[in-house]
Amino acid sequence: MSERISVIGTGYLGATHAAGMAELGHEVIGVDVDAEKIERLSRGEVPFYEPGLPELLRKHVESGRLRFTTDIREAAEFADVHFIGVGTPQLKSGYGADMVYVDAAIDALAPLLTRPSVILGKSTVPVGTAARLAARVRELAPVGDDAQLGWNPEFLREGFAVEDTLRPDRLVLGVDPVQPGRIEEVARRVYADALARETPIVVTDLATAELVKVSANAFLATKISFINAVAEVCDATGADVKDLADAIGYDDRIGRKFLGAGLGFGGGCLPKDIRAFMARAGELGVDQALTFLREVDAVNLRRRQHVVELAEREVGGSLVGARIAVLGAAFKPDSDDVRDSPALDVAGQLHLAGAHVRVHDPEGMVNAARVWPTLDFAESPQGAVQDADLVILATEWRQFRDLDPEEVGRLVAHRRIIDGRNCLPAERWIAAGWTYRGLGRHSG
Ligand SMILES: NC(=O)c1ccc[n+]([C@@H]2O[C@H](COP(=O)([O-])OP(=O)(O)OC[C@H]3O[C@@H](n4cnc5c(N)ncnc54)[C@H](O)[C@@H]3O)[C@@H](O)[C@H]2O)c1
Ligand SMILES: O=c1ccn([C@@H]2O[C@H](COP(=O)(O)OP(=O)(O)O[C@H]3O[C@H](CO)[C@@H](O)[C@H](O)[C@H]3O)[C@@H](O)[C@H]2O)c(=O)[nH]1
Repeated sequence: MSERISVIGTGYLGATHAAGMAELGHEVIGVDVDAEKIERLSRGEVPFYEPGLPELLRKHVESGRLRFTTDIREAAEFADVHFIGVGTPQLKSGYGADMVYVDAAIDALAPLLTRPSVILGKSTVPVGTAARLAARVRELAPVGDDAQLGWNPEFLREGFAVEDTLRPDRLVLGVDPVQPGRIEEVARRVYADALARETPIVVTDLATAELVKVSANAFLATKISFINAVAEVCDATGADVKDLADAIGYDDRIGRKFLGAGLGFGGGCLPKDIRAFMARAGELGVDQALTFLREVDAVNLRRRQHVVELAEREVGGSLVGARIAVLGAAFKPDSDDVRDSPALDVAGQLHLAGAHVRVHDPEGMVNAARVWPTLDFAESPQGAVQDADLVILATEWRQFRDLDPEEVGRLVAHRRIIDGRNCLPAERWIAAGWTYRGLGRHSG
């Protein structure tokens, strides 16, 4: 059955969710305060890089099943189900999440709700937010208790966002057990397609739903920092972290995923979510419960520093004047997102230390140049490595993994490479005369 849906906030999450909901057969309106973004989306253009999304969005904009507006009144008039997907970035003044966008979205929408409506929060928020917002909605909405709010956290990964939206591996729905209202019934209709495929759904209270999201990200971050901490020990002993990760990963209880040692995690989610989780635990008086996340964060940031120091050693002790090619600016492949990107951070630190840094990223250069306008950007990997004293692979795009060490070798001044993602076939590079440095790996 087709529902009338609005998605408020049309960034990485919201634009994908809006197109995904249209693909599932619903009538969708996307709302954002960014007029330029809305103009592009209305033309069927995706304002960021996400594989598969342009085709999906265009198809549904053209069919008329998906449209976009800056006017939230249109959304309130049109839709009965409203998803909230606005940003919750780290506060400038601390570790907590900045809730101004979520609060503004609710304060704009709720007073316009004149008929029974369900609001489903998708943004990642500190535990306790949903209960506060549910009360606020009841207070502001002309329909009062018939405007109901639940929390439906999102688990999509950038680069796989379409697939994760259309075929999630689980659904989580938080409802107020005292006033459950129609939320579950409406959510089950919206997600009928996934539920028909027996996708697991966990229906729980609001606080648990909020905590599921940050716990999942904290667990993933911890897994990455665990293997990176072990990589530090590998470096000190000559052991190989990749073989080690394979070996422990064969144990089903551990699993090989997210044991990729390297430059560590970045992006618009994992770093800020673990910090916001710690900040919230502090507010709740249980800060000790999550002090280990401080270490997770510290191990992660050390990776970037380690690569800068390794680069310094590789070029003979001083970065001043060294020509360094950084392959990668996005925080991960198949994304143009440079938020808290380890690759861009390393490039920026090398630049500040006096190196001549040239960066190439297949999709992330426009965003990267906004953050670091003084960096030098090349239009191709070949352009970036020309005459380089050192090459650093910082984001494991396929284009970089497939580079031919012989061909690249003819362009550089010195055949030295740091594989910041442990993703290159080391033997081939070593056989082609390169000094190869992995992170926590046997080095050539
Ligand atoms: N990016 C992801 O992969 C992902 C995955 C799961 C969860 N999340 C969570 O989803 C939320 C959004 O993340 P994102 O990466 O899409 O952020 P984003 O910055 O790409 O998008 C947020 C959008 O909200 C808009 N906005 C801000 N205030 C608004 C308002 N009052 N009304 C309407 N629109 C408004 C902004 O203009 C922007 O377009 C965050 O809480 C994030 O933690 C993100
Ligand atoms: O073994 C690994 C796996 C990942 N990473 C890094 O970790 C970061 C995050 O990667 P990933 O989790 O794939 O990307 P996101 O798109 O940020 O997705 C995470 O954050 C989203 C927003 O909350 C959640 O919805 C997703 O479930 C969660 O995986 C990236 O910098 C990766 O390079 C590693 O260093 N080693």
